[in-house]
Amino acid sequence: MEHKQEPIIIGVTGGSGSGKTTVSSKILEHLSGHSISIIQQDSYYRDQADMSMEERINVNYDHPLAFDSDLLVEHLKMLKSNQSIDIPVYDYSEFTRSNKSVHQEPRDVIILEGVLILDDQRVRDMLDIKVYVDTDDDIRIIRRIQRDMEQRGRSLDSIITQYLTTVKPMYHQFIEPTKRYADLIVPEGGENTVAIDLLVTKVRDILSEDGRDEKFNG
Ligand SMILES: Nc1ncnc2c1ncn2[C@@H]1O[C@H](COP(=O)(O)OP(=O)(O)O)[C@@H](O)[C@H]1O
Ligand SMILES: Nc1ccn([C@@H]2O[C@H](COP(=O)(O)O)[C@@H](O)[C@H]2O)c(=O)n1
Repeated sequence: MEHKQEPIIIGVTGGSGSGKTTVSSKILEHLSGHSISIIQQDSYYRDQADMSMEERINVNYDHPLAFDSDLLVEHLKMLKSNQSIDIPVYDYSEFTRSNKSVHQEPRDVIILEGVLILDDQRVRDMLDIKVYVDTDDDIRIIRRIQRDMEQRGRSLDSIITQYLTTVKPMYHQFIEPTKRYADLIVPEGGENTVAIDLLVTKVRDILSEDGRDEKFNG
């Protein structure tokens, strides 16, 4: 009987606006044709449907407790044992989970992307390759202002207040210290073609050693 191998799980972390999504998308692009998907830690923000909007707005979204890490761990375990999962869909404008979910079939390669994925040892221990995208604070806040105003319907005042009260202090307390767990630190994010090529080559090598290099049609 065919024994299905565990997926390779790549963790991509770094501060908000560092380029995690861009790096993850570039890896996915280079490995298209293989069985690969991206999962975002943001999908695992806690359900806050029972809270008022004012309470939701005031939550510290950069603290490890903002995430339903138990659910993320359970889902990673399921993917590792080649079971499909239903990923919650997070609604930034409502500051809570929507009532939708996205079905995810098992894959040979999973990219897990998010600000705090290296903070939880249970998650860390399930990652085969750990990547930290390292981008200066000033660049990250500029990108965040642009993104949050254009895509998340936030005002400049609210972005600045949130940055000074939670995003920046939590980055220094919880996110930046996880850099020490990384196998690879990537300056310049998605523009760092050497780092992306190294990563893609490593993943291709593992897939090839396992005999999983055939093209994916699903
Ligand atoms: N190297 C880069 N140069 C210029 N803009 C970039 C670069 N990397 C990312 N961006 C832009 O910055 C914003 C945040 O990048 P993103 O990859 O979404 O970061 P993160 O997922 O870490 O929050 C996006 O609008 C993206 O297009
Ligand atoms: N309701 C929410 C939930 C999260 N955030 C912020 O998102 C950031 C993480 O996403 P990135 O793509 O920027 O890495 C995190 O810093 C939270 O502050 C939010 O603003 N509102």
